[in-house]
Amino acid sequence: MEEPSKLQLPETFLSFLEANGIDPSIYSHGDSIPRYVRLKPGFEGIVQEIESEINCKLEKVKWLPGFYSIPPHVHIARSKAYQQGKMYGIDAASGAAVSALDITPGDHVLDLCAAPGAKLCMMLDLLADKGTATGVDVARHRLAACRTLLQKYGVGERSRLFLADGTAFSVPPTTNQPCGPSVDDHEETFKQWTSRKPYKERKQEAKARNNSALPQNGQPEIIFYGQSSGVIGLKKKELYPSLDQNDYAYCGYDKVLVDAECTHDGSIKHIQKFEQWGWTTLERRVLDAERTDRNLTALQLNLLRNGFRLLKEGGTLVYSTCSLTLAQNEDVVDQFLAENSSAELQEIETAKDWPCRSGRTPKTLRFDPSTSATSGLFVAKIRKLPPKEAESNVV
Ligand SMILES: C[S@@+](CC[C@H](N)C(=O)[O-])C[C@H]1O[C@@H](n2cnc3c(N)ncnc32)[C@H](O)[C@@H]1O
Repeated sequence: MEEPSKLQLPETFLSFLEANGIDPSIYSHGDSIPRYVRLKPGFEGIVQEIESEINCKLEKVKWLPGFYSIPPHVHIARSKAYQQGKMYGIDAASGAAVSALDITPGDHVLDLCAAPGAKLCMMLDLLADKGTATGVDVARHRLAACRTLLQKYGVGERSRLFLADGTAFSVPPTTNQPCGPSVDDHEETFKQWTSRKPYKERKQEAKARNNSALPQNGQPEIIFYGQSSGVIGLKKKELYPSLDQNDYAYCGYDKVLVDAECTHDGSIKHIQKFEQWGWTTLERRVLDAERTDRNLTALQLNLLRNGFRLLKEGGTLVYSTCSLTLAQNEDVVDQFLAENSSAELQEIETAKDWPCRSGRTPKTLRFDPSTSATSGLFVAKIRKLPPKEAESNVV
C-alpha cells in the first residue's frame, strides 16, 4: 500500500484529487524528485567547475541532451555558472515538451503562455542564430519576470514578448515574406528596444500595472524585442498586420507551444510550496482558478484553438499542462481533434527513451511524478495538415 501523504492537504484539494482519480500520496514523494538544470550550448565543458562550486555531482540526463540532475536540496543560485547565465533551472519533463517541437535554427516559434519563461529560454537556445521566438502571456508581472530571464541568460536577441490574451492573439511572425500591408513611408518605425521610456508611457504602464489589465485598445502590447527579432525598422501596421485566416497557412508560425494555464496539480514541488504559503492560498489560486477562470478547460481549449490557427501548414504544435487530470488534457485534445480535420496527432519519436507512458489518447504522453522522477506533465504533439491531407483525415 502507498504511504499516505505527509502533507496536510486541505479537504477541498483532496476532494478535487478524488474527483479526478489522482492519488494524494504522490505529494509525499517530492523529496525523491531531483532538481534539473540545463547548460546553455557551448558550456558543457564547465561541468566539473560547477560540481566543485555546488559541492555535488551533475548527473547527465541520458534521455535529454543538455540536461543534468542534482539532488533536490542542492541550491544553484549562488553558483557562478547560474549567476552568469550559463545554466538555468528547468524540469526535465518541461524540456521534453520543448524537445517534442523539433525546433531547428531558422524556425519562427510561438509560445502562447510563456511566463515565467524557462521553456522560452530553451526554445531560443535551440534556434541558435536563426529564426525568432515570440512569447505571449496575459500577466504583466509574470511577463516582466520573463523579460528579465531572457536578458539574464542572454537569449533575448531573437525574441519578442507580447502582453496579450493568447486566445485572441493574432500577430504573425516577422518574416521576409510579404504578409502585411504596404504602408505609408512617413510612418514612424520601431527603434532599438530600451527599458528607458518617456514619462508619459511609464505613467500609463504603471497605471496598467496597478490594474493588472490588458491594453485597453485590445491590441497586444509589445513589452520587449531583441535586436534580431525582426521588429526594429518595422512600422506599427507591419508589426500588427490584419491578415485573413488563410494567410496564416504560409505566414504563420512553424512551431507553437501551448503550455496552458492549469491547476498545477502535477507539479509536486509547486503544491509542496503551499505548506509555507498557506493552504488557503492553494484553494484560492488553484481551485478557484478551476472554477472561475472563464472555466479553465474552456480557456485551455481556446488557447489550443488559437495556437493552431496561428500555425503554418505543415507546422507543429505541442499542447502541455502540468495537471494530471483527464479533463485538462486528453479531454481537451480529443475535443479539439474532433472539430479539426486538419489537425493530426503525432507520435513523438524521441519519446521511446523517455520515462513516460501513453496518455488515455494514443500518442499523447504523461510524465507521472512517482515513476518518471520529474514533475508531472501531459504532452500532445499535433501537426497542421495541408488541405489535401486534411480531406483524407475526415472520419
Ligand atoms: C503553466 S504557465 C506557463 C509556464 C511557461 N510556459 C514556462 O515554461 O515558464 C501558464 C501561463 O499562462 C498564462 N495565461 C493564463 N491565461 C492566459 C491567456 N488567456 N493568454 C495567455 N497567457 C495566459 C499565465 O499567466 C501563466 O503565466
